[in-house]
Amino acid sequence: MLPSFSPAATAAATPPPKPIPGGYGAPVLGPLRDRLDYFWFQGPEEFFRRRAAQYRSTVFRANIPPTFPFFVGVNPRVVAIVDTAAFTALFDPELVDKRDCLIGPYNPSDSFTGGTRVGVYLDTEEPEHERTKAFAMDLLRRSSRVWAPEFLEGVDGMLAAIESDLDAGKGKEGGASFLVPLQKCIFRFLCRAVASADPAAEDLVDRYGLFILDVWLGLQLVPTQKIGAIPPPLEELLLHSFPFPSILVKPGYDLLYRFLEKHGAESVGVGVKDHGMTDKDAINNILFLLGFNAFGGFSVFLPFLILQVGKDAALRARLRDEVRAALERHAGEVGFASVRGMPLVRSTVYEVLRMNPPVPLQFGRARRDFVLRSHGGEGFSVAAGEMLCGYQPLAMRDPEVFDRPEEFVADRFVGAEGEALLRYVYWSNGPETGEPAAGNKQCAAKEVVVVTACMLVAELFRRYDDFECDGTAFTRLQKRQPS
Ligand code: HEM
Repeated sequence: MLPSFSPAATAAATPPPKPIPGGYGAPVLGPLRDRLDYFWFQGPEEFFRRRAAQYRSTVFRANIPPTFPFFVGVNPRVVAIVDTAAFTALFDPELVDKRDCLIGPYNPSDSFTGGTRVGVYLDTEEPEHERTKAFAMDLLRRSSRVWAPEFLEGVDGMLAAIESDLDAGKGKEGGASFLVPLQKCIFRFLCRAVASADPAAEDLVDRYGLFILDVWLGLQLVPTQKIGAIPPPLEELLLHSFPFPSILVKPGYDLLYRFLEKHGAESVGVGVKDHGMTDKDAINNILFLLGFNAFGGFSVFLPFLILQVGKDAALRARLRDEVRAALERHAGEVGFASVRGMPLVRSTVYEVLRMNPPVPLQFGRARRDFVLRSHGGEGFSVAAGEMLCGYQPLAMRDPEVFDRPEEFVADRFVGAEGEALLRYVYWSNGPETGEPAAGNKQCAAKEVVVVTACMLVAELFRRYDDFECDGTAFTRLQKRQPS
């Protein structure tokens, strides 16, 4: 089903705009109630679902945490968006200002990034945005020659570690956890491919680098995330009530900074010589790209992919057949070229990104008054300065666009009709049919993220006839038998 919809903002189209339903409640109490609903009583998905149902609208007002008491100057009021049509406003640089709102109204201090306001926090109207985006895209272009071999070498190490854990009976019925081996793989391959710096050159970085990044990410993100590892009252008190200081992770950040300065000199030089950056800004931008965008993104996304494939035996059989047939045409080699001939693998990857968008929330501040258009031309008046907050997990299950929206349909994006749906897949902060550019805020690595995920699936089926997962552990890896 492919309805046509107007862009999120149209000049003088169709019905007159309506006021946005919902509200912010009384000062202090309203934000506090929404915060408790979001983290404790409902959880993020239910929080958006209930309000959309209550107001019978996919655009509504709500408060987004963190708030009260120690997030001084953080305005929690947002216009929430949970449909694919209105969501497109967030991708339009003429409508929204993306300055300092990567994770919402709360903006972690730039002391987490060595004092540099890195590219992802910059708006397209800031000249530095063009510079840092071009730098990121340049690094990606340069890495394309080594990306696939480095990734596959990392996967090889990861699977060897998991196989040996399984053989040793570690975890017994629980199987062998893939979380740490996967993060090791991601960390090493990204350092080598993106920053041309090999962690093996520094023992401390090689051993602890990924854990430093986990802590660094955690301290920035925890105030905005539901964790669920400790009782909710404690979580509210200890994790969601105040920003964490960067000093807690400064020694680790400095270690990674010095590592890049010394071993990633080639990539730093690209920033300095070709893009006119200072050494410091180039290094802080590489660290953010590598640690937040890439390491953070893959650490969330690839487990979802493994889990989804690992729990569906019928899908695995179809994927294995497709992978093996495509590899036969490419001398058995997994790489950028061979995964191009695997439409079901690619569609499965897109479907995982649709069902579990790794970055669930997108934010942008209205540059001017405009009419936000939803499906059927329904319009809402947005005032300059208001914060838009798109919740992807619901927008990506928009029944106006996707048949059986709540179901995982692995071949949803196969064939001409399936591919036409890609313009509604927004995981990269833009439609899957869009192109990242200096003038927009779409993920610089949009294409290579999908290809990397396809390579992971292909490599699993190149090596194994079958495998199974339980939670975040492999419980069975059945080695390929000669056919
Ligand atoms: C699964 C992995 C990834 C996911 C889910 C992801 C997702 C995203 C999203 C949602 C944004 C937009 C954030 C916003 O402004 O609201 C973004 C921006 C960006 N991503 Fe990715 N990303 C991933 C991997 C990568 C990798 C591997 C790189 C590069 C090595 C990268 C580089 C960037 C850059 C440079 C931006 C900023 C774009 C700009 O400021 O215009 N990302 N990414």
